[in-house]
Parts: sequence; structure tokens; C-alpha cells
Amino acid sequence: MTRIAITGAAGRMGKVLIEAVTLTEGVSLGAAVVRPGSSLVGSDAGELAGVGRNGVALAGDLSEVTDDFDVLIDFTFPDLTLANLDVCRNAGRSVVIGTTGLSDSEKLQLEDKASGIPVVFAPNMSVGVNLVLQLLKTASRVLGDDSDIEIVEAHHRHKKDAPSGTALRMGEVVADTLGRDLQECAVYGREGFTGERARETIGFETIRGGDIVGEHNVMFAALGERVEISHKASSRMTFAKGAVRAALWLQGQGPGLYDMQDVLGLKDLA
Ligand SMILES: NC(=O)C1=CN([C@@H]2O[C@H](COP(=O)(O)OP(=O)(O)OC[C@H]3O[C@@H](n4cnc5c(N)ncnc54)[C@H](OP(=O)(O)O)[C@@H]3O)[C@@H](O)[C@H]2O)C=CC1
Ligand SMILES: O=C(O)C1=N[C@H](C(=O)O)C[C@H](O)C1
Repeated sequence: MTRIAITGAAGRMGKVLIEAVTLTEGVSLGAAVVRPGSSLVGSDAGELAGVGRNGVALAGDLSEVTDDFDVLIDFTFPDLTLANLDVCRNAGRSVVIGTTGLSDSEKLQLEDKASGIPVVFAPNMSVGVNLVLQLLKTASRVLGDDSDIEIVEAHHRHKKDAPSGTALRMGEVVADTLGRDLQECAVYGREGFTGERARETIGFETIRGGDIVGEHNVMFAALGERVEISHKASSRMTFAKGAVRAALWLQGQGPGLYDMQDVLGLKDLA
């Protein structure tokens, strides 16, 4: 039985992750952590997630519960994720990270901190989005240099980072396949007298509204035809199930930084 800890347990993903752990065979909830000083500390994690009492008292400090889990699942914010990674490295625990919005320097810190333990880090844990990342390689090879490539993403009104981590990863995959540097060719939103579109650019547009779970559309717009590759998540459970799958997969892995393409065995495709 793999014992899982969940940080950000009171968050949108935290609660769904507790539910996913409850529904999955071979895993159990070892610990669930909320903000230090939160009025929720000490109350029941299962009740918080609406899955019934499970006897796991919410903790306010990850370092106090490192004996209670094998793998941490962390969907929180960059600074907290990096701090939690330190705790897990010191305790020799594996980590699944779904947090997005990391700066380039925070990503480098993450790579460094992940060196001694098994870590999965992915901006999107759904099977569908990870398939789309593979489809984008094929589409880019066939259509890329003749097409204008635009990535549109839509999320709920509470999302704090933009563009989404998934949209950025999609852009990286397209840019890498076409031999472009995303740092140089990305255009984020357009406004005013922009002039004609530069052919090499990859455009990003962000929509925020209501309760949209997560939608991504990559458009390859050529003269006379247009291909669009889309993914629409309708439930956060798709991300949570992916994260639990990653946690189980990590149990057989040595130290190193992995992603969902590794977990799903998609790296050998196309
Ligand atoms: N990889 C993937 O598949 C997916 C990734 N995500 C990413 O997961 C992350 C979380 O998303 P979401 O659940 O919607 O966000 P929420 O804001 O709902 O949840 C974040 C949780 O982290 C807690 N938290 C934040 N900072 C601290 C801190 N310093 N100390 C203690 N607790 C803290 C918050 O506590 P409090 O409630 O007290 O503020 C909150 O409960 C985002 O980066 C998002 O992009 C989301 C979905 C899928
Ligand atoms: O914040 C969210 O909700 C989501 N964030 C991830 C991202 O930034 O790509 C993944 C998913 O689309 C939901």
C-alpha cells in the first residue's frame, strides 16, 4: 500500500486529490496538510473533501508528518512547492508536482532540489493533454512551417498564473519540434497597432472566467485550411487520477526528474 500525503489539501485540487486517493486501490491517505495556523488544522481530511470521515487529521506543517507517507502530491504555489521539495528530500520521500506558474529560476531550483529523490513534475496530469502533446509534434512536423500557430487557453476566474502551464508546455513542444526558441518567438496577447503577424511567432491568448476547468486549443492556420487540436477538461478528477497514477509509478523509480510522458509511456511514440 502506497501512503500518500497531499499539501494544499483545502484547495480546489487538494480536495479532489483526497477523493481520488480514496477511490484508488493500492493507495491510502497518510497525511493531508493545510496552511499553518488554519482553523482546519486537526479536523478530518475526509470530511473536508466530502468523502466521509477517514481518521486523517489535517496537519499544518509537512515536516511534522514525514513518517506518515511515501509520496507527496503537491498542487499548490511555486514557493510552497519548492519548500515542500526540501522537506521531502531531507526525509527521502518521492514527490508528484502539479503546481504551475514557476519562473525560469524556480524551475532551475526545482531541478536542483529534485536530484536526490524521484519526482514527477508536469503542468497537466490528464491522459488527454499528454496525448495532445504527442499529436502536436506530428502536426508541427507536417504543418508547422506553413502555418501560423496560435495557442488559446481558458480557465476559471480564480486561476492566478497565465498563460497556463499546459499552454506553455504546448508552446515548448511546438517550438522544439520546429527548431525555434520559445523565449524568442512567443507573443503573449496582442493589442494596438501590432503590424502584420511575424511568421515565426507562436501566439498565446488567455481567457479567464467562471468555473471553466481547463481548455486548450492549438491552431495551425495556413492559407486555405486550418487544423485545430483541442482538449477540454470537464472535471478536476482527470488531473487528480493522473497524479495518483504518477505517485504509484514513482514507487518503482530511482531518483530523478520525470514527467507524465514518462509515467504514461508516451516518450517512445512518434
Ligand atoms: N498539473 C495539473 O494537472 C494541474 C495543475 N494545477 C495547478 O495546481 C495549483 C493549485 O491549483 P488550485 O488547487 O486550483 O489552487 P487553490 O488556490 O485552490 O489551492 C492551493 C492551495 O495551496 C494552499 N497554499 C498556497 N500557499 C500556501 C502556503 N504558503 N502555505 C500553505 N498553504 C498554501 C492554499 O491554501 P489556502 O486555501 O489557505 O489559501 C490552497 O489550499 C496551481 O498551480 C494550478 O495551476 C491545477 C490543476 C491541474
Ligand atoms: O489552474 C488550473 O485549474 C489548471 N492549471 C493547469 C495549467 O496551468 O496548465 C492545468 C489545468 O489546465 C488546470
